[in-house]
Amino acid sequence: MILDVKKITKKYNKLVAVNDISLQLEENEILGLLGPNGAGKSTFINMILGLTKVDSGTIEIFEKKLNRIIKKKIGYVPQDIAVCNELNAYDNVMFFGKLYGLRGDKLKESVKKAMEFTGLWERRKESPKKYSGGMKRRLNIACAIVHEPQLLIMDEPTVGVDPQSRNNILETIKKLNESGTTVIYTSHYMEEIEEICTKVAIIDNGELIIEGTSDSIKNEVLTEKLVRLQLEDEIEKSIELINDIEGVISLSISGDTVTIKSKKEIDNLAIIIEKLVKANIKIISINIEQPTLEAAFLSLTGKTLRD
Ligand SMILES: Nc1ncnc2c1ncn2[C@@H]1O[C@H](COP(=O)(O)OP(=O)(O)OP(=O)(O)O)[C@@H](O)[C@H]1O
Repeated sequence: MILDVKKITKKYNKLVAVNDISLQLEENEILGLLGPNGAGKSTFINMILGLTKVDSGTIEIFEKKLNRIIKKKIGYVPQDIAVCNELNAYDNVMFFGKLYGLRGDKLKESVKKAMEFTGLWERRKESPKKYSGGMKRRLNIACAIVHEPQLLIMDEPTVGVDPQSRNNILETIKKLNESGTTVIYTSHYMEEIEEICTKVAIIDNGELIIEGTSDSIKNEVLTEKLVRLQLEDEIEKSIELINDIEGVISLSISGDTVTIKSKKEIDNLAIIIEKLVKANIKIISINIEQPTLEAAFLSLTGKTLRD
């Protein structure tokens, strides 16, 4: 077990930023903490890191309370970029390596590895002042991984970055995970979380609403499925035909397209198509909407992530 959080709570005066959250994390997972602005994600990870005091509850990392030895096994990428503009990029990573006790050849090798990992080695001699926002974020990550932490905690590492840097950051996380690093990662970008996380925890208003794999959350929460049929004509007639088919919950029309909402567990698409074909109604296209974490979040909280 890498992380064992039991019933932690944090209040700022009357505001409950984190409310009674328990969460476990096994080795080699990528945990995505997903929630809208102000949900309590940063407060949660700051408590794990010992940066914010816990009001109640307990946290164990590597089966121990946080101490100096444990801290050396953790890497932290803060939400706000924390690099020094007076040093070039290479010296920034060097500085962090030294802070973690690396010296000599080991330090040089580790700095090179971290900068290659984040795609910055070729531009190591430049000042971070000359870097794009995305490159600064990657430098922030290089500083956090130079000591090869077993647990890497990242607070919204892809906020405001260009697509190229975002892909690089996601690839870096995947590669680190493949080489044995456990990762905790906060975001409100649903697609990223779906793409890279082995485990997802949805937080809203300081509470852990649901946790599991992306698929298990979608399966558990979403009880409906949507199919869109684009028809050549006879839309009204198609509604009459489909309305009574088993599993159909509701139908709506937009232009030449009928949207059919059905119960997830009932397989009725073949029957719908058969009925339309028999009635000589031509189907131009069929679109089956894939369930998303965004839809699961909406169903759980009644709001979108960007609300
Ligand atoms: N130091 C503080 N003092 C008072 N209130 C705080 C403090 N830090 C956070 N909060 C409040 O606690 C709540 C949770 O904030 P937190 O930063 O943990 O959310 P978040 O999910 O990380 O949001 P974001 O995605 O915007 O970073 C918010 O209402 C925030 O205003």
